[in-house]
Amino acid sequence: MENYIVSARKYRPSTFESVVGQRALTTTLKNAIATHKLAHAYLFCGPRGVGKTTCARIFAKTINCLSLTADGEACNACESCVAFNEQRSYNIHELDAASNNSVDDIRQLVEQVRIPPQIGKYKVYIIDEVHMLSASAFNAFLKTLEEPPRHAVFILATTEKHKILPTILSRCQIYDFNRISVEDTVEHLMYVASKENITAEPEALNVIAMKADGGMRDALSIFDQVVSFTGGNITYKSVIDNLNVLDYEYYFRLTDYFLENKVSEALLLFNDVLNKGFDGTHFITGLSSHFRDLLVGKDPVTLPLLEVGASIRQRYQEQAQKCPLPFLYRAMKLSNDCDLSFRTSKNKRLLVELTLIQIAQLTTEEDDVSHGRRPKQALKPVFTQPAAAQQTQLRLICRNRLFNQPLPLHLCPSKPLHHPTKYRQIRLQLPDLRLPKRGRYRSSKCRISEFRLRILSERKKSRKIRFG
Ligand SMILES: Nc1ncnc2c1ncn2[C@@H]1O[C@H](COP(=O)(O)OP(=O)(O)OP(=O)(O)O)[C@@H](O)[C@H]1O
Ligand SMILES: [Zn+2]
Repeated sequence: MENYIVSARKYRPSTFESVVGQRALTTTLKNAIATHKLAHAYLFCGPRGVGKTTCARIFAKTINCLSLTADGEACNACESCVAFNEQRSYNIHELDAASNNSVDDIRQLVEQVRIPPQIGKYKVYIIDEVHMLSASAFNAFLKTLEEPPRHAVFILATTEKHKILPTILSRCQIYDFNRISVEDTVEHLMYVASKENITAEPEALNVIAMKADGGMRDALSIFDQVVSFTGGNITYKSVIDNLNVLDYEYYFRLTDYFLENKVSEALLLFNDVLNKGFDGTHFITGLSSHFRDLLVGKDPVTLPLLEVGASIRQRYQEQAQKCPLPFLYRAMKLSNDCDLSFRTSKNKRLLVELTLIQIAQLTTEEDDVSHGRRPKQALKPVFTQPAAAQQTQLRLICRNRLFNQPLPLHLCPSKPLHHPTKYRQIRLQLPDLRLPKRGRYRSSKCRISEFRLRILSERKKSRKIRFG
């Protein structure tokens, strides 16, 4: 049987040209080689799996190539290039600093550095994860880094630039590698798929690219995983199932519910998501991103920030047209707040449900705001459900006060509470909530904010709650 090689290794780029998404950087490196302006030390920084080691290897090969091509690439045909490609060149040394981080390891390397190459011009030392070197190893290395022999080039690579000592930084030319965009990743996956005779829906590759979050190695590993799951035909559905990703469809539907003020449907949808085995934080993080994507999809200027495939982009644009801007801002804020307080919340499900209720109510508030009025008759319930459901919701909201969430706008009138009708309304809607006597408020002209200070916990009736 033919040996199986993972795609990340099989499709490692072998020329600067074929490196995806790092064009500015590879051009600079190529120019430096063509004009013979080589530095002694380079620092490649950036996220995992975006091509640092790959570029270091291409660089090593190119500076040793015996006949560069017209556009400054290694020829991949000369003796030196072939040796590199077959991984038997003596001019490249890779040290993984994560596992060889002692002074002795570095001393060994420093010893080696003095010996000139037997064939070719340069010896290249690639030190991966250089931030893992111990402090004494760093010091042992410093002298060599400052005045290396003419034939030596160091390429240090790291994912954590901030951990590199300033003394090292100042001796290196620094190259910052980008996360690779979803679009570029999808294109590369397309290329790999076509080479492997695999058919793949663009939307499916899009989900893989999003999941990889800018790392090409991750994207290729996920791709391999999906291929072994599906055989040779990658569909959107199969990727969603295999990667346990929440379908976009949920968020589009949910947003439609919000726009139509359908609270119950939104809560049922959330229940459905939980039943499918997704957790609340997953769901709410996705919801914040959905609102963010709607926001950037609304304006042609920000549209390039929407990293999705063409058909889903179209759906974002359509839905964005239906969403008023203030709604999107506030929905983003509410869902993000929920995301932030999720970890510490005692009742996570309730927290998400409340957020959904609040977002669904935003559209009604928007109507008031858009008419340039402050929400009038703020205590008038905005719910469209029967009375019992309204009460439960109001109670949910008041209970939420215990977790320091702001009351929704329609429950915070700016008029004094002594207004008899409003007082009666609160009484009616929340009969078992302990309210202060009305008279006291009438005389002191107490405002609703003071009243809120006195809402008592339903469970611990004697405990006073303080807000802000
Ligand atoms: N820019 C890219 N273009 C094409 N393929 C890439 C790119 N970046 C990474 N890859 C793929 O991912 C694999 C790993 O990349 P590489 O080892 O260069 O990443 P790295 O940035 O050095 O990551 P790490 O910091 O984890 O060592 C490569 O073999 C290649 O298949
Ligand atoms: Zn060559």
